[in-house]
This record gives sequence, structure tokens and C-alpha cells, in this order.
Amino acid sequence: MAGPPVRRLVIKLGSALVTSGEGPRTAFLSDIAADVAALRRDGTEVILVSSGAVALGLGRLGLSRSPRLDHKQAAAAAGQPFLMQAWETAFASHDLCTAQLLLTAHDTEDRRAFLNARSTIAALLKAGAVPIINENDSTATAELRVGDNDRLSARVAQLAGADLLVLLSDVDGLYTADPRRDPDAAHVPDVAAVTPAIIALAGGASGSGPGTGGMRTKLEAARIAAAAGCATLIGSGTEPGALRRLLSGEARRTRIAADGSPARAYKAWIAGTLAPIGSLVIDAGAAAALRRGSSLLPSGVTAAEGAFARGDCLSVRDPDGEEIARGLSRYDADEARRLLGARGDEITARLGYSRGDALIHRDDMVLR
Ligand SMILES: Nc1ncnc2c1ncn2[C@@H]1O[C@H](COP(=O)(O)OP(=O)(O)O)[C@@H](O)[C@H]1O
Ligand SMILES: N[C@@H](CCC(=O)OP(=O)(O)O)C(=O)O
Repeated sequence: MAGPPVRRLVIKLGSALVTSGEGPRTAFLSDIAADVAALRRDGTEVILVSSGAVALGLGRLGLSRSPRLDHKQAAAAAGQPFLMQAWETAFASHDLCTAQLLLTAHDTEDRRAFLNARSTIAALLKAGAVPIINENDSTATAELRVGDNDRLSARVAQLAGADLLVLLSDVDGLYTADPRRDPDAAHVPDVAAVTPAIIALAGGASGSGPGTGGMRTKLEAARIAAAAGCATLIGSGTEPGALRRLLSGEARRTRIAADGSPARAYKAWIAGTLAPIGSLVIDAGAAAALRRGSSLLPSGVTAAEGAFARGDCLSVRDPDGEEIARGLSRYDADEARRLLGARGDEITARLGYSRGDALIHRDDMVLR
């Protein structure tokens, strides 16, 4: 693979690749499943964002393409199981288990829902499953919709802490104009930052056949991903072996650079964007442990102040009231108060369950 090894990869597959007028494009799905299986053997964790539910569902319900939201929502409901069945079949021949997540914009914007989706995805990857994500089109109202899977996949890359997002489409990247309309359009191999001038190259929102966003939503997705420390490749998935050739650098594509690393972007978000909802007071031993890079365990916490919920940002203070860290709580305030001073093996005894050993995990914490 060209460049540094990819630790966690999100691949977005557009409707035109996943479906044809007759149903799922099984040869394409098998090809992707084989490439994903090989990536996983090489140590890369892979998450798919697959479009295609609406296109498949329209066919099954005998409806035609139209802007009517209720028809699209009905089609998504009818098409989604068909889509997952096709993916399940493709991955079964590699002994890989698929797992469906249907997200709304709320799941990627609300901090608690974000953390839940994040930990579900982490648990699925750890268990060896292939998460396959789509938007929950069937019930999402206009305000709750991301609206296209390009941007959804960027938000998934952000919440999963991915280092690479691949947008597989029917075009091998960004051109200086829509190559379907302008024969003189030139390919753009590298983009350092998604500026308004770059977005302007994509023109309006028109895309190909069953697609939703055209090139514009792909660039918007790349911008979201870059801010989350994730690079983006936009390439064509129309030829067999496309994903492998794209990742190895053999295939033509557009690469949009990341702005920093996923971990840095996530910590900057915690440090700079979130206002603390409550605080934890910790003893001197815990303060020293945090400075050495440890997670905050309940055993070193002497007080939990405020009415915070799991996922809220907390200020961590030493006995003198000095703020020494900020981080996202893994427990609600009531739970945290019941856990004060608890050792790891006492958590389940006190609560009847455990959300993990840390009140604030070091990955979710920034020292001041
Ligand atoms: N500047 C551009 N460079 C490349 N493609 C463009 C550009 N402007 C518009 N497009 C169109 O965007 C299409 C890809 O978007 P879309 O059909 O939504 O794909 P998908 O279904 O994969 O999301 C291309 O087929 C192309 O016609
Ligand atoms: N969620 C929709 C896909 C929306 C979408 O962005 O489609 P596309 O532009 O083909 O990736 C579906 O499953 O049909």
C-alpha cells in the first residue's frame, strides 16, 4: 500500500456501483468483500458506508424515482434488508460477519449519541465484524437527515477516528469541470485544502443516474474528514480490483489531505469546543497518574459535581480546585457519585453493571 499503513478505513460506495436496474451488483460486492478481507488480514480495520437502499427499494415496490420523500422513505425501508442480504452473502464467503448501523444526523451531532455510535463501532471492529452503515432514511425527517452518504461517511470517519476515507464512485476523482459535460475537463490528483475555489469546480448538485450529491457533496465530505484529521481519496469503483488499485496508488484518484491526525482533531474538539457540564475532584495520586497519561479511574475521585450525563464534558480538578484536565465522562453523575473511591473490581458490585474501568478514558481526555 502506498504511504503509511492505514489503521482505520471508511469506504463509501455509491448507489450506481452497488445497484443496477436489476438489483444488487453482486460481482462488485464480492470484489469489495475480497479486498476488505485482505485489508483486514493486513491489520486495517474497515467500515463500509453503503448506498443503494432507495434504488433497490424503488424496484421492489414498483415505484419510480421521484423527489417525493415518502416514496424515498418507503423505498429505503424495502431496499435496506435486500441491500444487507447482498452484503452478507458477499462477506460470508470470506467468513466475515456484517453488522448494520442505520444513523441519522442526530447520531453524529449529539455528543451522547456520537459516543454511543463510536463505542458500538469500536466493539464491532474488535469482534471482527464489518460494520455496514447507511442513513436511517425511512424515519428521518428533513431536519434529521444528513441527506447524502458522502457527508454521512465523513461523519462516520470522524466518529470512528478513521485515518482514511475512500469515496468510491463512477468517476476517478475531481476534474476542473464535470467530465460528463466538458471534454476538456482536467483531472485534479491532489488537493491540499477544500477551498471555495475547489468546491466551485464541482458546480451544482447534479450527479449521475441513481446518485444523490454529485461531486459537490464529495468535496464537502472531504472537508469534514480533513478537519477530523482524516485524508480522503475519491476514485472510481467501476473496474474489478478498484479498491485495491486505489489504495496501492496504481489507480488514478484525487487525494485530499488531512489537517493533522484524528486523535489531535478529537482532542482539539474536547479542549476547545465543549463547555464542561460538571466536574470531578481527584486526589493527588490520581492527578499524578493523569500526568503520566493514565485514564481517570473512580478510585482517585473524591467528588462528582453537577448534573452531567454520560458523554458530557467534565472539568477535572485537583484538591486545590485547579483544573488539570477536561474529558468526556463514561458515566452519568448519579453513577459517578456511587462509584467514588471504587476499585475497578467494585464497579459492577456498586452499579450492577459496568461501562468500563475509567470514569474518563485517556483517549477522551486533554490535560490542561
Ligand atoms: N468537477 C467534477 N469532477 C468530477 N465529477 C463531477 C464534477 N462535477 C460533477 N461531477 C459528477 O459527479 C458524479 C459523481 O457523483 P454521484 O453520481 O453522486 O456519485 P455517487 O453515486 O458515487 O455518489 C460524476 O459522475 C460526475 O458526472
Ligand atoms: N441512503 C441512500 C443513499 C443516499 C446517497 O447518498 O446515495 P449516493 O449518492 O448514491 O451515495 C440509499 O441507501 O439509497
